[in-house]
Amino acid sequence: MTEKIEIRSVNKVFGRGAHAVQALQDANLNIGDNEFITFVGASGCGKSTLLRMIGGLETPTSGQIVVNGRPVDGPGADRAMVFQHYSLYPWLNVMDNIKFSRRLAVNQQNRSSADVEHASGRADALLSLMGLTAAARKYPAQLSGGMQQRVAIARALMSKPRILLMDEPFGALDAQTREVMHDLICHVRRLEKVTIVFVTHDVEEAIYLGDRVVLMAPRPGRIDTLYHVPLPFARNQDMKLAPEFVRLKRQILDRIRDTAGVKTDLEQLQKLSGISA
Ligand SMILES: Nc1ncnc2c1ncn2[C@@H]1O[C@H](COP(=O)(O)OP(=O)(O)OP(=O)(O)O)[C@@H](O)[C@H]1O
Repeated sequence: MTEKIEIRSVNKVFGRGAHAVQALQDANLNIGDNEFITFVGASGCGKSTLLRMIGGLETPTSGQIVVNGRPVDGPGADRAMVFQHYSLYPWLNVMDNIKFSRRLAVNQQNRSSADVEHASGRADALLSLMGLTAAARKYPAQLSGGMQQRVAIARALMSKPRILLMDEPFGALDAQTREVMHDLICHVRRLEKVTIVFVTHDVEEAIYLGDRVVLMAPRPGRIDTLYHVPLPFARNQDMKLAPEFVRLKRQILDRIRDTAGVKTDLEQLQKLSGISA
């Protein structure tokens, strides 16, 4: 496996003294080129912090993140981020939203607008890839959540990043739309040959999408267990019913419960009402 991202003894502490929070403790992980890796874990275990550090939006307190052999010292065009909230520009139509980052780069670098025109071919290809061709002239307010997230993904892919960092990108979508998005993102990964680092709360989503699932644990935030997903490269929805899928899901859910260090809501309720869990 060629290493794309190397996370080396990374620690992250927010705040100081009595208010210090160890968001991440001694994280070590290698992510391969074109790998789809998913992160799950209880709330507050440092998933977003680690993703933001790979993206260069946060700096490790100690340790190092290396991408393609170069230490990360800030955001870069080789890494694009997609968040749960689409943050599209409401005054721009779909096509212009997708081309916006390229337009900005042209302005900043003082180059000619021919660059923007050159980008149109890429924008058209991405519209088609994301099933957005018919919606090219629509505005974000006219689109469903799923469609808006497709636009956000197309916009992230515009600069041909080699790494896509996704922080609960489908967290706000309904179950059916999520399934469609899962198959779409697998297709994007195959066509664009992009490495994907994906944070989610949803264990089923993590297994369905991932080549490997990284389970993180809280207080302090840390990498707990790595699971290889025993499914073929090309996924389909029926695989969610396969015994190996169900077994892995159970295993991961149990481990999340153990590492979270709190009883489940049901257990709490049973305790409160005097029934033993
Ligand atoms: N900017 C910040 N300032 C202070 N503390 C922070 C900051 N960002 C994150 N934290 C803390 O760091 C810890 C890890 O947060 P992080 O958001 O990375 O966890 P997470 O696993 O993504 O959580 P969730 O699943 O709830 O989104 C938490 O205790 C959080 O409160």
